[in-house]
Amino acid sequence: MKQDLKVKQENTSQEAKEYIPSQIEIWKFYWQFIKIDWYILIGLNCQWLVESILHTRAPFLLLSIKDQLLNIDANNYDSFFLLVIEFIATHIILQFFSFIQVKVTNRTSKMVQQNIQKQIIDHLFTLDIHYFEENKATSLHQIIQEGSEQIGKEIQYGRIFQKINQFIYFASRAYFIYVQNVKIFISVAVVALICILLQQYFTKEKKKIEKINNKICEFESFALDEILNNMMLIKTYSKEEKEKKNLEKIMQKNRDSRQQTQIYQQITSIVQSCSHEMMKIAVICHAFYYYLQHTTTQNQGEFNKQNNFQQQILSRNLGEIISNTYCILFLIRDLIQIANNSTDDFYENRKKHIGKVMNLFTVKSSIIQEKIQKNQNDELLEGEIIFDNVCFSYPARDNKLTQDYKLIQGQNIVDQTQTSTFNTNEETNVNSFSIQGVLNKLSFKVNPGECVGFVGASGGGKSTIVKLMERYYDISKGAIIINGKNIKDVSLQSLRQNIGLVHQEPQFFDNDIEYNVTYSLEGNYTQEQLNKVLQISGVNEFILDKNRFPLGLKTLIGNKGVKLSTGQKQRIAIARALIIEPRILILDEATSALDAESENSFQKYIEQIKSYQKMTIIIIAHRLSTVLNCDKIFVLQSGTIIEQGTHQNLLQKNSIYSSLVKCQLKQNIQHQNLSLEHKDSVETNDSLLF
Ligand SMILES: Nc1ncnc2c1ncn2[C@@H]1O[C@H](COP(=O)(O)OP(=O)(O)OP(=O)(O)O)[C@@H](O)[C@H]1O
Repeated sequence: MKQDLKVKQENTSQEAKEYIPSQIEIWKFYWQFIKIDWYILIGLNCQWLVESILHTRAPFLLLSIKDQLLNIDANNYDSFFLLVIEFIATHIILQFFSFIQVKVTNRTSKMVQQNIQKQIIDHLFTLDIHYFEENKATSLHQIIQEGSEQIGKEIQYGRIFQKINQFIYFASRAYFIYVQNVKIFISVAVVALICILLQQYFTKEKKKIEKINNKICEFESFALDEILNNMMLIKTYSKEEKEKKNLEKIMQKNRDSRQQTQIYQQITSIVQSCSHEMMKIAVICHAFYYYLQHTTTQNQGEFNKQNNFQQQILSRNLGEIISNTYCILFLIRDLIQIANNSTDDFYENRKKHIGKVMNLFTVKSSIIQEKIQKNQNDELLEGEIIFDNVCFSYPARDNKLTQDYKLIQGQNIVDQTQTSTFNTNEETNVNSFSIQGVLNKLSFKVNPGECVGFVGASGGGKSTIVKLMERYYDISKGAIIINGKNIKDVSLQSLRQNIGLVHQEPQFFDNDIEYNVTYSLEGNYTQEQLNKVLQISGVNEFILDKNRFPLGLKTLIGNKGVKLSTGQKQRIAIARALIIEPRILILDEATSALDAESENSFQKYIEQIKSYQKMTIIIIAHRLSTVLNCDKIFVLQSGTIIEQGTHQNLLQKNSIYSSLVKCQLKQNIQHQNLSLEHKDSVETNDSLLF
């Protein structure tokens, strides 16, 4: 295991470093992105500043009081009382400040955290859909939770000012000891320096192990995420044991690495506590030395004024010197950190979390909307669609975690970086590469009110067309024109509000059917409107079944609509798309389960949808029977249209489409156990396609 860890350690050192922003970068980021309540911040820092000045003065004040007390007479009563009053006032103010600090920081800490969380979430909503496709929900969740908490704390405790105040405090204590006795100061400082260097060494070692530990923790949450999301798949293939073993392997590594970290942690804490004690011993040794010297000189009859003075000081202030010695330790630690330009462990961890949030804020939507005027937002589209020489490639991300995870599982991995051309995308801070031309000079036209179908082999780019129409991505060349306008000149809201999109695997909220159908209208709909779409989409057919849906529309559908069949889900998704009265309706494999349920009724169904209102309908389907009656059918291959026309026209051409039809027919025949004689009747008997 040790060897394993060593290998991993080497791997880690080769990896790109985790982003740890500098303090200046953090402050720049706050200034640009985070709305901070500067009044609270300035108020708190002023308070800290006053507090540290008072703390600095306090030991000297006490010393003056002691001195006065030893030499008190009628002449200095007034100044003695003034000093006492100042001393009491200082401590009352300090107590009051600490009370206020606890109250204010606790209250505002939560407020700041919530405010930052809101800003992170607001930013997430501005990002493109593919960002969410590429990032795991759990890691985003972690950024929101931990990131906001750490930024909240960082802002709340005003790190820089707090550090300055701390520095003043430690320096004042060190100066206090220096004034009392230079030799004690030097010996304590030497002990502190040795201890700090030892501590630094062990902390460095601990950090190395912690780095590996963090990586393994990441794998652990990655693995858990994968397992929880694919539980059905794992159970289907009875791979519970395999996954358990994988997880156990990662957990074991995690445990080992944690143990190592703990050992280093223990050593550093031992060194730390020893250093306190050693410094105290140094002070006591000095005191003893002066005491001995004083007695010797007295015995010799030579009164040494200097030593007597030091002995007096020591006897009066020994307690305070001892209690303040550890300040020298912190002072030296801070000085070393400043010299090394490093931070303490705890703060580095905080910076990592802040760095993740900063990275998130550098990710910007690639959908540029600058040109759009406000008055164009309400413009309605008519439903004419033109794709003019459209070229497009997907930007893909670096899957470093997946590759490392495969390594830890002991699988062979192909280095994707070698098969693709990498370039550093400064804007998103990730390495990205482009998959070669998904759509290549794609051109087609759909007239308003037409119903068109897209067919073709898997991976031909059918769904990509839909994503581009919705502007989930922007095209690299050419233009997409809807109703005479380039979609880049139409607001996203207006564009998406006029397109009803039904995916093959629609998403649902864990709520009731009515909420999911009327989601986009936020309660602004009439019962009549709702009933109409429920009837057209066929939702009525199943919700009226009181045995299975006793609460009708108010029936809860469960997590991701788990309580519904695929066909039922598709019907609800169609109702949801229709209720916004779109100018364009896109059914992306959205009726596959529906077809199967009600075989020949599909065309009737489309007519029903058309009767709802005039709209352009785009049907993407593998099942050719679905597009049979379309006004136009486009056959797509490798991102270009290779054939277009009506079903009959295309069959007559006797090319790709007709071979697709024949192929599907053959499958259907095999599936239905029909005799091969039926094969020749393709052109006359279209019903076989169903
Ligand atoms: N998010 C993505 N990132 C990278 N590549 C993608 C992404 N989505 C699709 N692709 C690639 O783009 C190509 C076209 O995919 P698309 O989903 O448009 O095909 P399709 O014709 O709809 O396929 P199917 O009929 O199987 O649904 C495929 O080669 C696919 O690998």
